[in-house]
Amino acid sequence: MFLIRPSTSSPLNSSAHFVPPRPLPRPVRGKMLLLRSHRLLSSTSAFLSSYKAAIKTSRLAPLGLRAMAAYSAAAASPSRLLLRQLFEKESSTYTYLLADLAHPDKPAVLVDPVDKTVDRDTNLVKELGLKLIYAMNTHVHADHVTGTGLIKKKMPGVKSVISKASTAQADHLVDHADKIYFGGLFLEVRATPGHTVGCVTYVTGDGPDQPHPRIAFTGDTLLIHGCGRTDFQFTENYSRPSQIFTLPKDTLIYPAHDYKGFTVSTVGEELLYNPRLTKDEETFKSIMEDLKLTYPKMIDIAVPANMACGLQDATTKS
Ligand SMILES: N[C@@H](CCC(=O)N[C@@H](CSS)C(=O)NCC(=O)O)C(=O)O
Repeated sequence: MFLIRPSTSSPLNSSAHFVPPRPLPRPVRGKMLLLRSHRLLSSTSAFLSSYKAAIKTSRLAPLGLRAMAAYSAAAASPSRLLLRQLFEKESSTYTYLLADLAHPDKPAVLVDPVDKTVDRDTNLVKELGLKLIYAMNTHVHADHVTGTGLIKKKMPGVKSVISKASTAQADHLVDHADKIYFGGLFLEVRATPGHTVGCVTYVTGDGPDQPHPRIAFTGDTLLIHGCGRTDFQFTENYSRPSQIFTLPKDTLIYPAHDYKGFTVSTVGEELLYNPRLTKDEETFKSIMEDLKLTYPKMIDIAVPANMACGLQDATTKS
């Protein structure tokens, strides 16, 4: 089990660290199991319940207005987790910015940043007064160059993160069940191979201080009502991804791409309506073989760059 505690000289010291994980349930062999438009903020259920109760008891608010007020209040509530879903339109990639607003440093992480939108993302980090500590990837992307290299140059102290199984380079190589802390919040690493062997899903923690419902950043493993292509590094046991499908049904699903206009789903929704991942392995394979997708335009540039995952200079020197 991989663990990192930043050294005392590390700028990350007070805000982030990896801790020894408790093992997550491994999926049964043969069943490899495995977030909202702008400004979704997770609220505590206590806040929501009390707010909804207040709205319900207001005799002045007509029904529609009551619903809208509850929605806006949730979105504007001073919750602990800050979450932004950001879109890069050329590759239809979602990047996620998360931060712990309850921590004095407001430590933040970026999941799946894209090189082309690094200025937008780092400006947002500064505008919101956050301290970016990790630039993380769910896998080695084939359709765009990760933003981790540029981010590390613009914001020294930021560390890149990717799974060990990806065989890519990064400052931190993580394993299944590792926990990645930013302030008092953390992301759990769940191995979800399928689209690539090193694909992982980052899931918000389980516990009273962690966001509820839980949130899964599924990369390309689970796209909303779809999944990542399997013609790069096909791995067995991709369908019915237990590391995602055994999460509570209200767990929010935020993927790395969307090509159809979706922004967020839930585990429950995907269990019912995902047209690929709900199938048995044989049916899944034949669906995937019939897709006949064209190769990503950027693949020859993106994969070598992403294998260095923000350590391009180190790679060139060695
Ligand atoms: N046309 C795009 C690539 C589109 C594509 O292949 N997307 C991948 C994820 S990025 S490698 C995928 O898995 N798609 C699944 C699907 O069902 O579309 C380009 O040229 O970059």
